[in-house]
Amino acid sequence: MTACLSVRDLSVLASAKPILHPISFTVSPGETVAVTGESGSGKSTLARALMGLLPNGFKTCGQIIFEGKDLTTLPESAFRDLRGCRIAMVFQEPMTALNPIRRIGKQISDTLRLHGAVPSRDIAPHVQQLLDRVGLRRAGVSAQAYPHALSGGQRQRVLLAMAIACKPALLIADEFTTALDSRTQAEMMDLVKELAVEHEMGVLMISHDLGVIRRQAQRVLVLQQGYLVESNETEQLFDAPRHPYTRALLSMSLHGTSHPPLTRIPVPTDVSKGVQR
Ligand SMILES: Nc1ncnc2c1ncn2[C@@H]1O[C@H](COP(=O)(O)OP(=O)(O)OP(=O)(O)O)[C@@H](O)[C@H]1O
Repeated sequence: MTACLSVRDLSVLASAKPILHPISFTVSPGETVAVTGESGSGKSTLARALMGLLPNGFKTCGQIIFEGKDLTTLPESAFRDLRGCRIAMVFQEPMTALNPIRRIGKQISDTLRLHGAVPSRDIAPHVQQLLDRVGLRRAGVSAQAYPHALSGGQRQRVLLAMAIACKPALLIADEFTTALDSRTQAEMMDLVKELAVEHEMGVLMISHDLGVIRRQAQRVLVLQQGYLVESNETEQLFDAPRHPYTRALLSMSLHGTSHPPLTRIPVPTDVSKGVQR
């Protein structure tokens, strides 16, 4: 199957400091690939590079091939057309992404209008379909509701409705369910999984939570201080982790502590190209 995203030897520098060392991986349509690693390992930097949202002073090398284009060379105006439309992103904190004084139906229709996703006359029914698809209508939430009247899980569903409004080929979910209770988290994950298959959408899921990753992802990328130290099918990675850092992360997740401590695991100096799929 043709990959919807192909990252080739991507590295990121902040001024002269390497933040991400060359990393290569692909995401296929309908596939969920997880990115994990400790705080500061470069997960969000990777997500921001893919979205073209790196801070000023950051530089990328390598290629990000998406729908036949190399995003590292795309002008900002063309990136703006892709972002929120062909590549969507959902975050942990919905209130930073939602406008608190605008009804949720309006915010979803703004997204549809901005990207010209459906003809104007179809926008209102489309909003209803989206609210239905993410389970909000069933929960009695109408398009007229304001974000503050919703629970955390319901706000995440609004974000998801906005993210899938234009049927993106790639969804980047950065710690999307971290703040939710475990039942709501499981419901959201099931929904994202269903939508990925339904829309043949690749999902790049950034998470610290190995339980969530095991349940959700088909493949896992492990980052250690900006290096991709392991990339494997999820079951293989959990059953037979190859890298000491992956083993330490799994041990920490199981026992709440790491043996040996993560900081004592040497950072690879020989991984120059990242781990290929
Ligand atoms: N604006 C910046 N300028 C310089 N360095 C930065 C900047 N933003 C992040 N970094 C550095 O980049 C590295 C990776 O950070 P990043 O936020 O990508 O990690 P992360 O794995 O997403 O962490 P977390 O799980 O805490 O969000 C860290 O060493 C961080 O200090």
